[in-house]
Amino acid sequence: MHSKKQISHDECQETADWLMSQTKHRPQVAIICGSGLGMLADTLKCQVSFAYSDIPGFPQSTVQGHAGRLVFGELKEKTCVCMQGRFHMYEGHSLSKTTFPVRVFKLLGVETLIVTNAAGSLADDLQPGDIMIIKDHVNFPGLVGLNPLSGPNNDEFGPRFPAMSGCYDKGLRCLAMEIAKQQGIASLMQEGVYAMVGGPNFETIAEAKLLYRLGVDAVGMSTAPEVVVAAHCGLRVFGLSLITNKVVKSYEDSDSVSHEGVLSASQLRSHTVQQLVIDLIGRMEINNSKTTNNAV
Ligand SMILES: O=P(O)(O)O[C@H]1O[C@H](CO)[C@@H](O)[C@H]1O
Ligand code: HPA
Repeated sequence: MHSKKQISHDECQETADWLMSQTKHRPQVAIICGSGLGMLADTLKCQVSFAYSDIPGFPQSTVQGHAGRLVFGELKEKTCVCMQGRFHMYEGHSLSKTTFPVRVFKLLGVETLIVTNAAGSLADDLQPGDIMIIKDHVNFPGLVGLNPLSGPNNDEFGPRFPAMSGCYDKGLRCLAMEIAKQQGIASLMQEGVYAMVGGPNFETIAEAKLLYRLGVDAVGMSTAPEVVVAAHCGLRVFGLSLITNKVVKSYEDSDSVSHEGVLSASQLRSHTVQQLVIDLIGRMEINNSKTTNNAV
């Protein structure tokens, strides 16, 4: 399953070429929608969309709340491509397959990747309904070698040993916070550290306590591999976690998390996330290289 075989540059190019032959849209911004957040794609104007099953080389979405459509369109005078549904390692895809769309986006000319996810909170001050701007991540699968960049390096995309400090663009993080203040939602928002675990089971209480002690603010089962691949090929990245639940970290707590609960919580705040992302896209500058002071 976690084959070290990388999908080649040519295979990524074939998919990018196929998409460019099917639509005139040439996206500058790509958005990956987290669980229950797919309606972001519905806001695109002049839409052209493709079922993943029709796109050569694309895997299929198997998770409820991930529709499995790639939507191109215009938003605030920027051309965007939106994944209505992402791929997760626990679905059985290789990490190379999981992150394949990110490299296709690079070949389509995308400069900025926006990743969103649903996540459980560990931080005491992050409540369900809050939005966490991802400042940094802990890639637990990556730390033990389950990394989409494992295997021969694809030099056409990036270096063998890419730096990951500053992989979440500081300029975009500041801009998002400024927009949140203007929209009157700053009280819902803070920056924090996202940790990716392999899933598909939610955390045990002992695992939750461990993550809490490590200083992780929110946990989910996605995003980090996409961001690693995006940073490797030089994309500017912005990430948001919508907090859908508190992670149970006490044996006295009888609460229990479920995917259905995650989906209904994310739907409650989907409009707020949507407005934030729309204004961020509207205000971000394209064609600029990454902001200079990018340290976390
Ligand atoms: O990260 P996204 O795709 O938002 O999904 C999150 O929601 C699912 C669990 O309910 C897991 O897949 C977790 O990663
Ligand atoms: O509590 C969680 N744990 C892991 N992944 C998640 N995705 C949403 N909530 C959670």
